[in-house]
Amino acid sequence: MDAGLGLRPRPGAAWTGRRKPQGFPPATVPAARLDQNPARRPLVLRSDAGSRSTDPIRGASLKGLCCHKSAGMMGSGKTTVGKIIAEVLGYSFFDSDKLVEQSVGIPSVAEIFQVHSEAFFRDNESEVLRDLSSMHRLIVATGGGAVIRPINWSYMRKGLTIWLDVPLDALARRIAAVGTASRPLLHQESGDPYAKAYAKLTALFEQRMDSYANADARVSLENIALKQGHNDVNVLTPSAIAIEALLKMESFLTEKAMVRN
Ligand SMILES: Nc1ncnc2c1ncn2[C@@H]1O[C@H](COP(=O)(O)OP(=O)(O)OP(=O)(O)O)[C@@H](O)[C@H]1O
Ligand SMILES: O=C(O)C1=C[C@@H](O)[C@@H](O)[C@H](O)C1
Ligand SMILES: [Mg+2]
Repeated sequence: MDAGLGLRPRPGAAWTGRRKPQGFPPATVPAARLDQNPARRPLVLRSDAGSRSTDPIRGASLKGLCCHKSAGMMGSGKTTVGKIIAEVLGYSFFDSDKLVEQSVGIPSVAEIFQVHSEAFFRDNESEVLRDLSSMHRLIVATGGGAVIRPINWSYMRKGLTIWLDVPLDALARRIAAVGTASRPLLHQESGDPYAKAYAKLTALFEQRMDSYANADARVSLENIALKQGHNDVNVLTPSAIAIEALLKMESFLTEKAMVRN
């Protein structure tokens, strides 16, 4: 990691990759798009015990963070939460699914799967991740299946990786609320959107859980709910999840620094 990087306002990430798809890098997240939850306000974070923790914007402990990749199942909130983290840190945000769409010139992942194949999509996803891996000060929401290719880990490891761990029931509810059409791996069978999303997500998670567990830090929605004194992961706001992710990033970097010293 680049130890010289601080958390000053975003100067914009520089493109150093081989290819430059149209519109890349995309516009960064519009300012002030955080949700209205009060959790957005406390940039001076406090632990459960109420003791003061490091301010993620000005705090020294996150210095050295160059980029962060959020991994997790489809619908886990990588894009939603990733944008918030980028805004808080003043980093650029990239969504690898969007970059593949731009680079292939096809407007949706579902269409890429249909016109070409999953393998074609995965090859392009790896290229995008490789290109992003040479950039600094950015947050990347990876595609949900990026973890399955070992080569992608060599790119993702250039930064800090976070696994957004969301119970399958909550994932299936979120996806059912918007339909499965945009998620080709969940759209193959007929039936009610919740049932087919839940069944397929269960099978995918079985195959992938060991890969997700390779992440540097795990953000468990069940644990956040417990910290808040309940067990309903469905009421957790993206901001609350982003704050937990920032705390996990901070802990990871602090532990790493302690090991080094
Ligand atoms: N904390 C949350 N509570 C409720 N709904 C959420 C939360 N976070 C995200 N969502 C919703 O869940 C859906 C999936 O979120 P998002 O697109 O961010 O997931 P993703 O991990 O990027 O998925 P994919 O891998 O398919 O790209 C969206 O409709 C989003 O609005
Ligand atoms: O989990 C997956 O395999 C996928 C997740 C999405 O982000 C897209 O990358 C695509 O729909 C495949
Ligand atoms: Mg996404």
